[in-house]
Amino acid sequence: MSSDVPLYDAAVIGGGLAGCAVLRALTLGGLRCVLLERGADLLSGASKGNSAILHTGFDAPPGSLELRLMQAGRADYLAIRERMNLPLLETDAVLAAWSEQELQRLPVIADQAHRNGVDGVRPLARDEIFAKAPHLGPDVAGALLVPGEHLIDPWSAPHAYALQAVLNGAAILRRAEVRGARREAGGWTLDTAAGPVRAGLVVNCAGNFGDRVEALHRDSPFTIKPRKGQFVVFDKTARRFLSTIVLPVPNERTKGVVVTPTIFGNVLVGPTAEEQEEREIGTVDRAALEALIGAAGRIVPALRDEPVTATYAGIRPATQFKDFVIEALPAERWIVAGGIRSTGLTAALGIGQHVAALVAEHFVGLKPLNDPAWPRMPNLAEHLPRDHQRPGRGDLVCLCEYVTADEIEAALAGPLPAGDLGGLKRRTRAMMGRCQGFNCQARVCAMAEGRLLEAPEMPHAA
Ligand SMILES: O=P(O)(O)OC[C@H](O)CO
Repeated sequence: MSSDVPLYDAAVIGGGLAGCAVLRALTLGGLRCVLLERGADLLSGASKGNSAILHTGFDAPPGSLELRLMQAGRADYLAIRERMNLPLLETDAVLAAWSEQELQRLPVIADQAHRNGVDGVRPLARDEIFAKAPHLGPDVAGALLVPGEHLIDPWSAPHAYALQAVLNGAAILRRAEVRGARREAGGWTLDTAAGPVRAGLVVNCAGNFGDRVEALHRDSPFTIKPRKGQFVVFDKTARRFLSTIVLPVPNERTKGVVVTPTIFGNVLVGPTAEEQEEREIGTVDRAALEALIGAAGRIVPALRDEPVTATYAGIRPATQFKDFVIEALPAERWIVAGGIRSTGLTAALGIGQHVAALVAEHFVGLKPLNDPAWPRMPNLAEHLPRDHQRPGRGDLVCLCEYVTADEIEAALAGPLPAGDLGGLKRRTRAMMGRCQGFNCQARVCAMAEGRLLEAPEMPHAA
C-alpha cells in the first residue's frame, strides 16, 4: 500500500453514541484517530432516535457489563456536562404498577436497585405518588420512586464528544462506509467509500451493522436482531401535565412504554419493542401509534386531549445476548463494541473509558493530552437560557422551536458541520416543532443548499 494512504493509530467504525465516545476517549488518550461513518452525518443510525433518558441502572442485570458502563457513563456525563454546556433535566422517575401482579414485582425491583448500588429507590405512598405525578391515572396500583433517572439532549451530548475529539486532532469521515478490511503488518487497511485508510487498531462501533463489520475479518460473535421502537411526541402544551418520568414495570426484553417529558419541552410516549429484519428503515404504523396514544391516555389521562406533534421510530441493535459485547482481540489488533442497545446513551462515556482501558492493556500505552480543548455546545433545552435570547442573535427562522438564522449558520459551519437535513435538525431543532417544518423548511433548505455532504469526506494524505 502506498505511503500516501493516511495512517492512524486507531480507526473507529461507526459514528453513533458509542463511536463518538470512543473517538473522544482515545483522542484524549493521545492517539491519532479517525472515525468512519457510513451516513451523511453522525447519529444517523441507531443513535438517531431514543427516549433521551440518563438512566441509573437500577433495573440492569446485577454484575453485567451494561450496568457497569451505564454507571460509569452516567457519572462521567455528570462530571463533564457543565464544562461542555450539556443540559440535564432532573426529573427522577416514578415506576408505576397498574395491576396486582405488577404490584408484586415492585419489591423485587427495589431490591435489584439496591443491589445495583442505586440509592433511594423506595415505595411511594398513594399521596406521595400524586404529589410527584399529580396527573397520573387514578387506577395506579402502586409505585416506586427512582431518584436520579433524568433527561438529557440525546444529540448535543454525542456531538460534544465527537467535537472534542476533532478539536484535539481526530478526523471524522462521513459517507465513508467500510467495505473491506485487510490485515497487514502493524494493523489494518480499511477499504472505505472514501478510499483506503490505514490504522494500527480498529474499533468496531457499527451499531446495527456491527455483525456485518465484524464479518469483514471473522465469524461475528453476535448477530444483530434489529428491534424497532416507535414513539409519539405530544405538543408542548402537554408538558404541564408531567414533571417526572413515568416508567412501567420492565420485563426481560424491554423497559416498556415510558411516558416522559423531554428536555425540549414536549411529552414523549414509547417505545414499542418490535423485532424486524430491516436494519435501517424504522417506519411508524397507525396501529402501534394508536396503541401508544391509548397507553399514554391511561397513564396520564389529560394526554387524551393533547395534540400530537410528531412520531418517529428508532432501531436498537439488539443481539442474542442481553449484555453488551465488548471484546479486545490483541492478536488481531481489533476491538468490538457490539449490541449497544437503548442504554447506550447513558453508557456511551463508560464505553469510551472501557475501550480506552482495553487499548492501554492490550495494544498501546495512552498518554493523556495535556490541557485538551473543550467545546461548549449550544443549549437547546427548554429550561435553560437559549442563545437566541441574547441580543443580536439574528432573525427567527423556525418559529416553533425559536431557532435563529445565526444558529442554523453555526450548525452549517465549523469543525463538525451538519452533513444532511437530519443532522441540521439534531443540531438546531429547526423543523422539529409543532409545524414539523411546514413554515421554515423552505428557508432552511435554501440556507443549506450546496452546503450538505453529497460525497464522501476524503482523508488527508499522511
Ligand atoms: O425497551 P428498552 O429496554 O430497549 O429501553 C428503551 C428505553 O427507552 C431506554 O431508555
